[in-house]
Amino acid sequence: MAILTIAGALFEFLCDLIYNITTTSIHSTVQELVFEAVLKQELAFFDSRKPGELVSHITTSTNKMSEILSQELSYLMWYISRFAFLMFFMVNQSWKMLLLTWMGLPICWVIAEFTGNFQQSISRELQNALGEANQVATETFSHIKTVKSFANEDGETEKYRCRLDDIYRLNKMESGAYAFSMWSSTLSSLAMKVCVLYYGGILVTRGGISSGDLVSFILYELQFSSAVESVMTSYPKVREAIGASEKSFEYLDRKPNLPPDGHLNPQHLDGCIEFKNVTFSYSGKSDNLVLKDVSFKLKPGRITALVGSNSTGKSTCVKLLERFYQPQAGEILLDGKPLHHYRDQYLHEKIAVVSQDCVLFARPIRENIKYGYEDASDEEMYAAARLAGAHGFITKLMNGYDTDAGERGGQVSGGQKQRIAIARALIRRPKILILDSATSDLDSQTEYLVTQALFQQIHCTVLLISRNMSVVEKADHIVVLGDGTVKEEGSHTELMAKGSFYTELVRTENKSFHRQEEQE
Ligand SMILES: Nc1ncnc2c1ncn2[C@@H]1O[C@H](COP(=O)(O)OP(=O)(O)OP(=O)(O)O)[C@@H](O)[C@H]1O
Repeated sequence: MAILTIAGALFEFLCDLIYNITTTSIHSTVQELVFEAVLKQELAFFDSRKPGELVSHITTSTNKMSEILSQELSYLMWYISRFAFLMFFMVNQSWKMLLLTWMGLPICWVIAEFTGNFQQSISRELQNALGEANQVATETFSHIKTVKSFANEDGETEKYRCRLDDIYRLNKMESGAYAFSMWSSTLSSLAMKVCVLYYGGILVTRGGISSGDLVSFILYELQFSSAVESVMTSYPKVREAIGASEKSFEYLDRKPNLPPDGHLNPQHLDGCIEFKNVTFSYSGKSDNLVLKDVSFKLKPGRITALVGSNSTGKSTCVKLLERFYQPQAGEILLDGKPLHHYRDQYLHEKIAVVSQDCVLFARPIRENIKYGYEDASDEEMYAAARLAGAHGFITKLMNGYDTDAGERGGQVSGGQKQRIAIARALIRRPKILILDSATSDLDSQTEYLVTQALFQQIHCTVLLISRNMSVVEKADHIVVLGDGTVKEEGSHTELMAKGSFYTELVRTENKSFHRQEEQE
């Protein structure tokens, strides 16, 4: 007994250690795989899901799953192996009474399956509710300035409280289901014991078995019913873990709706881009087209401006160029070859985009400029910053390039943020530079200096989207978009001579606010 006790304790320690290490490692691996799987999805996937919900599904759901599995799965495995051993001893005592014991099992199974199903569906709903609550909190904190300036703290708290009420309601249902499963498992194991005692008593009176056999069987039966009770409690919990993990596995199994990565990785790239009869809609349906049969060309080393009024699809062209979405018809060619034939990594190395709502990370400015290009030297960083007109103000900051940009670049002004973002694009020495309203937050003097420096000193294909017509007129070629189609194209002088869409655009953009008011 002493040897068995020591050996048992030692094995239990080893088992617990190995089991816990294994479940912890499974937890981190699953979390990493889900994160990676989500990151690989196409942009349209993120359009229809909220960041707070995604974070909740990656963290809370996988935590819940491993928390339950690390306890309950081990119990389940432990009690199932106990079943097998007990069964062996019980059949030796009395196969008739074992049969009776077995007859009660389907009822226990039905109850466990019923509560398990219920727990699984509640758990699924609970994870969705947690995701929504998380989304409200994430959105509120990331837009805290807007919340405060509209004094809407109470509104956001109310919204969060509503989500918490949903969680509370679901938790109550889950607790009810758990209490029911506990009650039913205790009741069914009690009923099983009573039946066996009753039938065992009859067998002893008729001389079918000895009273000693009955006592031994009852002792096994007690252990057996406690194992049934534990399985009935653990099984619904395991189903709850399955419910919690459904979203994670949905993401893991989801194949990104992207064409397979291309193979082209040429040493030399001219940077000639051609939109050839491109038709596109975000919904994928033909009745909601953003671009209709759009064709234009960006000549290598030249500046092409894309202009048009609001919502004419300028930024959509940029998103298609970045391969965030796929056109429904037509194709985009880079140096004469379809864009999707190029390796994705290669494309993003060669094409740099600076957009109006550029985002900086809460890291030092140095790391922001070298983002995705960490091997760049400080000299390269200074050169890029000078070209973007950022070096001057960065060196005047208290910690220079080591100054933290703040959450979403909140510790620098809008114009400074844009110049840092331009430097981040230039440090990669792109072959194609896309400036999508990238200088909109700069004052006219700085905008003039930055664009002048950019146009004179960088020798790559530039796609310029700007509302400032005095910047646009410096472009070599101008494409005018209207209602998702190309209305006209040419140089500034040619288009002005035509006196059509472009002239009208220049006139409206240049018309001052006051003059407009006067005319009205
Ligand atoms: N992710 C998206 N999902 C669905 N529709 C979108 C999405 N992004 C843009 N759109 C729609 O596509 C149309 C064109 O938008 P886009 O941003 O390309 O216009 P734009 O010419 O760049 O406008 P602006 O000059 O105002 O920036 C708009 O009607 C817009 O509502």
